[in-house]
Amino acid sequence: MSTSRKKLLTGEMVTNAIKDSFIKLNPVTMMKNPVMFIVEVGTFVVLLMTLFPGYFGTEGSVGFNLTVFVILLFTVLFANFAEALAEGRGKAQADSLKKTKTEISANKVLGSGIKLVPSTELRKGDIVIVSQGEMIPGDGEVIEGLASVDESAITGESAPVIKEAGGDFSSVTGGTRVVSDKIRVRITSDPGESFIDRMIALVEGASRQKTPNEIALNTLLTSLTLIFLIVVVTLAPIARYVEIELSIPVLISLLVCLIPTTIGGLLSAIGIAGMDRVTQFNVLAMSGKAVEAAGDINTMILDKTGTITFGNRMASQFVPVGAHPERLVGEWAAVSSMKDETPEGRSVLELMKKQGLTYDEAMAEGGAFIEFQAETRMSGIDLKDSRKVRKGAVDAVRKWVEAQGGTVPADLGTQGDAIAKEGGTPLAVAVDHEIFGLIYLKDTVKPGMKERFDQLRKMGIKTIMCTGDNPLTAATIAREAGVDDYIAESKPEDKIAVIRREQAEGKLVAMTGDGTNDAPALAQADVGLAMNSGTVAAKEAANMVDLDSDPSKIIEVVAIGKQLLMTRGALTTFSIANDVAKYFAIIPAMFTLAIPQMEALNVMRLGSPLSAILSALIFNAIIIPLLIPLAMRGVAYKPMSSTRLLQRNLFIYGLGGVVVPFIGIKLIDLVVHWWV
Ligand SMILES: Nc1ncnc2c1ncn2[C@@H]1O[C@H](COP(=O)(O)OP(=O)(O)OP(=O)(O)O)[C@@H](O)[C@H]1O
Ligand SMILES: [K+]
Ligand SMILES: [Mg+2]
Repeated sequence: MSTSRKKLLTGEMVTNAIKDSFIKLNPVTMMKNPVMFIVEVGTFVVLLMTLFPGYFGTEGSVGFNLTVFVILLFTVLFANFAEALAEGRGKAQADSLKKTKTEISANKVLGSGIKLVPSTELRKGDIVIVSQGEMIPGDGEVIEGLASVDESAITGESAPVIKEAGGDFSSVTGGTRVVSDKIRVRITSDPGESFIDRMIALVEGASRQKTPNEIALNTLLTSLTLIFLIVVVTLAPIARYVEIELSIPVLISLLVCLIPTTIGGLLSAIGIAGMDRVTQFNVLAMSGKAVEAAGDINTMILDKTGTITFGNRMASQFVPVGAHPERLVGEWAAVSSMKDETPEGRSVLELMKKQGLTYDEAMAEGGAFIEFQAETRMSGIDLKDSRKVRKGAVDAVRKWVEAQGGTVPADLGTQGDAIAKEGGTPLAVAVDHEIFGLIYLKDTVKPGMKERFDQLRKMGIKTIMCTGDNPLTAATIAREAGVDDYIAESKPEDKIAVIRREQAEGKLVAMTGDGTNDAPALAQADVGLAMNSGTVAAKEAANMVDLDSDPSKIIEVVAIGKQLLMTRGALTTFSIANDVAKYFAIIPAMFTLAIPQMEALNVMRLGSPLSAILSALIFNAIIIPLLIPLAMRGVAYKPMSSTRLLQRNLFIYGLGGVVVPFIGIKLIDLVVHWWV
C-alpha cells in the first residue's frame, strides 16, 4: 500500500478518469449534482435543436448551435473528469488492498483440539492460534503470548511491531504476518466487517456520504441555480414583449454562465481529494465529516508522554533520600520492576545493568506482582516474606507510606522537585513504611513542538496537555513545548471531563489516544484519532486511525481539515465572483444581437455578440480543468485566525474571480471572433 500511496498520478488513472467521465454522464448519476445536471439538460436540448433545426422556433444558426452543444458537453465532461480523477487514487489503493485479501487458513481452537478452517468461516469470539510465518486470519485481540508482527500490508511500515496480551498493544489486524513466536488470538470481527474491508470501502469511496457542510453548500448552489433558471425563463417572454428575439441556445448559454458551474463541477472532487490527502498521510478517516470537523477544531487535548515527548521515558539516575545509600535505591527499584513490562519498568533494569549493579532476582519468587495502573500511579511487588515493594509518582508513594504509619524523609520533596523542574519524572521507591529514594525518569520534548503549537495558536486553536505526571514536571514540559494550558495528575476520566467542559462552551475538540481507557474520551471528542497500535476498543471509538501510531500527527490532520474547508471556500468565492464577471460579456452581447445600437454596452470590446457568448461559454468550461490541480492539491495554506483567513481569501479569490474572466474571455474572443 505504501508504494501505491506515494505515486501521485499515473497514466492509467488519467485514462480511467476519462472513461469514467463518460460513464458519469448517466442522468441518474448526474442528478446528485443539480448544478451540473441543469447543464446536462441544456446540452441535450441544444443537441436536439442542432439535430432537428426548424422545430423549435427561434434558434439561430446550426453552426452556432453545434458549437454551443460541444462546449456544453465538455463543461459536463470536465466536471465529471475532476470527480473521477479525485476518486482514482483511492480506487487504485483499494485494488492493491484487495490483492492482500487472499484466503488464509486458520488454526481454530475447538475444545481441546485445533481445526484447520478457512479464514472466511471465522466469527466474532472464535479463538485461533497463529505461529511464526503465518498470516493472522482476522482482526482480533491477543489473549495469550507475545509475537512480533509484520504489518506492512496495511501500514506500509516494514519494521515488525510487538503485539502482546493485555495492555495497549494487544490488537492485531487480519492480513498481517507473525514473524516470530506464537500468539493466541480472539477474533473480534465477522467476515466482511474487518479493518481491511473497512479500509477498502473507505479509500474506494464506496461508503462516501456528503458531509453536512457539503450538503449545506450544495443547497446554496442549487438555490442559486433555481433562481437563475427562473430569471432566464422569464427573460424570454419579456424580451419577446419588447421585440427582442433571443434564441434558446443563447438563453441556455446565458444560464450556464450564470449558475455556479465552477464550484458545482469541483465540489465533490475537493471533498474526495481532502479525504485522500488524509489517507496519503497514513491516517484513515472513517468519514469526510471527521476530516471537516478537524478543520473546525477549537481545542486540542494532548497527552504528554509519547505525544509531546518521545515517550521512551528512561531511568537515568537513582537518587537516594534520607540516609539511605544509592545502592539500595537501585536494588529496590529493580525488585519493584522485575515484572513491570512498561518502558519505564524495563528502563530501570537497563540502568542497573549499565551501572554494573546487581540485585537478588530470587526475591521475586512466590511474590505477587502489582501491575502499574494510571489510577494508583504505582507498580511493584508483594514479596512472599510479606514485604511490600512499590515505586510510583512521588505523592502517590508518599500517601501510601503515610497510610502505613511510615515517615517521609525531609529531602524527598526537594529532590523530587529538582527532577521535576528539569522536566524529568521522579518515581519514589519504597518498601513498606520506608522511602529509599527516587528514580529519575528522563524524557525529551520532540523537536519542533514549539513551532507547531505556535502555528496552532495562530489558527486560533487552544492546546491543553493532559498528563498523569506531577504538576511541576507538567509545568516544565508545558513551558518547554509551548502548550497553552495543562492539567497534571489527571486520571483517564479527567480527559473526558475536559472534553465535555470545552464542548459545553460550544467548542469542537480533538484528541488522540490508544488505550481502552481512552476509548470513552475518543468517542466523546469531535475528532478522535486512535493509534493503530492501540486497543480494539480505542480504534472502534475513534473516528480516525493513525496507521503510523504517531499521536502528534493530530496537528497535521487538523491542518489538512482546515485546508479542505479553505479550498472549498476559496473556490466557491472564485466561482461566484467569476459568474459576475461573465454578465459583462454575455448580457451586452445578447442585447446587441437584437438591438445593434446597444453596442455601447460592449465594455469589453469583444469581437461580435456571438463570439462574446461563445468566449464566455468556453471560459466557463475550461476554468474547471484549469482549477482541478488546485482542487486536488488544496489551496496554499498559512496558519492564521479564521477571520483573517476569510478576509485574505475574499481578497485573493474574490478579486481574482472577478478579474481573471475579463482577461480570459478577452483572450479567447481574440481567437474566436475570427470564426464567428
Ligand atoms: N511503570 C510505572 N511504575 C510506577 N509508576 C509509574 C509507572 N509509569 C508511570 N508511573 C507514574 O504514574 C504517573 C502517571 O502515569 P500515566 O501513564 O497515567 O501518565 P503519564 O504517562 O505521566 O502522562 P501522559 O498522560 O502524558 O501519558 C506517571 O507520571 C509516573 O509518575
Ligand atoms: K457558470
Ligand atoms: Mg502514559
